Amino acid sequence: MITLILIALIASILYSLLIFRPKNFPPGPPCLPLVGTLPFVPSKNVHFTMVKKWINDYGPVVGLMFGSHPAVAVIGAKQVMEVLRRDEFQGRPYTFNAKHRSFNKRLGFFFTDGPFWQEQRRFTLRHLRDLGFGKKSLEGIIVDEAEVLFKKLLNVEIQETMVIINIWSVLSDPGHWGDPEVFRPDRFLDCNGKFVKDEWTQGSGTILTLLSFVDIQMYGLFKISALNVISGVMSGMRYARDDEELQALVNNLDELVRRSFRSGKISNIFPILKRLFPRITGSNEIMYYIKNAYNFIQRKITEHKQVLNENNPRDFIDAYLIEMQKGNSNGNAIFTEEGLIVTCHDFFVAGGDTTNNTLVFCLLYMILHPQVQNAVQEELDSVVGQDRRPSVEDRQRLHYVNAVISEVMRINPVVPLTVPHRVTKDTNLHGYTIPKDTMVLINLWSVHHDRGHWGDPEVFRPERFLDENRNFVKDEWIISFGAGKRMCLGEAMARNTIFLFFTSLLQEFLFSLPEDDPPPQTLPLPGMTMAPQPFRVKITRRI
Ligand code: HEM
Repeated sequence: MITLILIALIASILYSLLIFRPKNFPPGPPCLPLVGTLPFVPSKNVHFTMVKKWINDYGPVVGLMFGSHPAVAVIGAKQVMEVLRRDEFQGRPYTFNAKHRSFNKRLGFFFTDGPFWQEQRRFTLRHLRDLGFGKKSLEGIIVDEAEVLFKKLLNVEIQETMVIINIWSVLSDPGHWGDPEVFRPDRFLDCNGKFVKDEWTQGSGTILTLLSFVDIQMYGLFKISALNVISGVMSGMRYARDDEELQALVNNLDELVRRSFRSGKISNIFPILKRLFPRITGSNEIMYYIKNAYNFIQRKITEHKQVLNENNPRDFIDAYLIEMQKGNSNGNAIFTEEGLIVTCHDFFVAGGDTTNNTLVFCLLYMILHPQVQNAVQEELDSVVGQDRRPSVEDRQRLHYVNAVISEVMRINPVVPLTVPHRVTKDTNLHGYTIPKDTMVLINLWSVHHDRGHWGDPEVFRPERFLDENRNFVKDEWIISFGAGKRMCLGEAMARNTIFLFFTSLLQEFLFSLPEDDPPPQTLPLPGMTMAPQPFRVKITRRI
């Protein structure tokens, strides 16, 4: 009898370790006991694997098992457009990490759905619109940030030009400069790439008339600017580029975005591993970065609470705090301080990296395609000229610029798999049964690289967005910001930031490859978003 009970017990444990695909589930990679299809899901650039292999092996809807959790990958334009529009595909998974990161509640945008998410989204869109999100008043913030970035670039340039001038004067001192005859702007940067003033360069004049240049590391050049624009709208605060608090936020968000995909893959499925082996899953580090960013946001909220004027909301945090007070007085606590922290965090995570990466990709393609850069500058010179900076109003007249930005966003969509979706009820797709709560990975990259639609998707060719009169023509197959109800909340802001930074930079500077540097790779770094690999660029001032 005891033997029988033991056998039954072992059999039931073994059975629970075996993982079965749900009935009529889409085909997919082999499914192993305990881990499901996980070993066959690459941690790096999985969107490529989906397009290069899975769609041929299994079709446009691929069944995956993350441990015992079903998931589907949706590849190809028809199916992608369909799931982005069908209501039951608009949920968000509530994973272990999601719960852990947001005070064990469903808060913010990335991991909420249903009435809570709808109310947050409606409120946020309304107030961001009132605060000038995507409108002219935001333009001022973006233009200021672009000017600050210019000053950083020019500061390095000016100081280096002074050294060149000093070579011809008694101030030239090999003891101080080491190699005063060499043009080496990075002598004015510290180990973090931050500009450091050198008192030995005092006293030279007329330097701005000289043509000079600087080599600079591109990875992350726009992160501070992008976060400052978001912070300006969220909290009314913008920071100096070398502000330590902001630098720390940038680093925290960067680490979070690069590490999340791998860590999430393991610890969402086996939460126990997260507790037993936090080092292997990387979950301690992830929480460390999240908490640092939360502390930053919490400090801003506390400052806002001290001077809150209910009749005069200055920014998003004020508007949210006022809504919180209303909710608390009528017993509806949907707006909470924890919710505000997670919402602001979602904005920083969603907006900083994506905007930066798109801008860096824009410059990367400019140095790989100098003739495209020339054409952009010719158009800028003829439409905007040199006497003023480009403005959002110029957008409709800058046809080639629009084509170039669209082509960069097409060839390298920085969020290639959207934020994961969840199926909110049992449903069907492409003839298969998709059970409620299945996670959905939607491959936007596959739409941007559909050979049938684009002809030569791997080729960088902005002209594909121009008609026979060289007017810009929008293409509905560009879905870098997603589509449907879950579409990016920050689209207007991101588009304006990218347009104004890109055009102002190209109006002022020529970007090229430093001598002896190999051409930069277009293959992205792994992570939740596509980031360009680090590369250097030579920046020449256009006179
Ligand atoms: C080039 C820049 C950007 C790109 C390419 C981008 C792209 C995307 C994509 C693809 C999604 C997911 C859509 C889905 O899950 O179906 C998304 C969601 C989101 N984005 Fe962006 N984004 C950018 C910038 C921004 C900015 C600047 C902000 C805010 C400051 C922002 C805020 C959000 C939020 C809050 C969501 C979640 C929306 C929801 O779940 O309801 N994004 N974005």
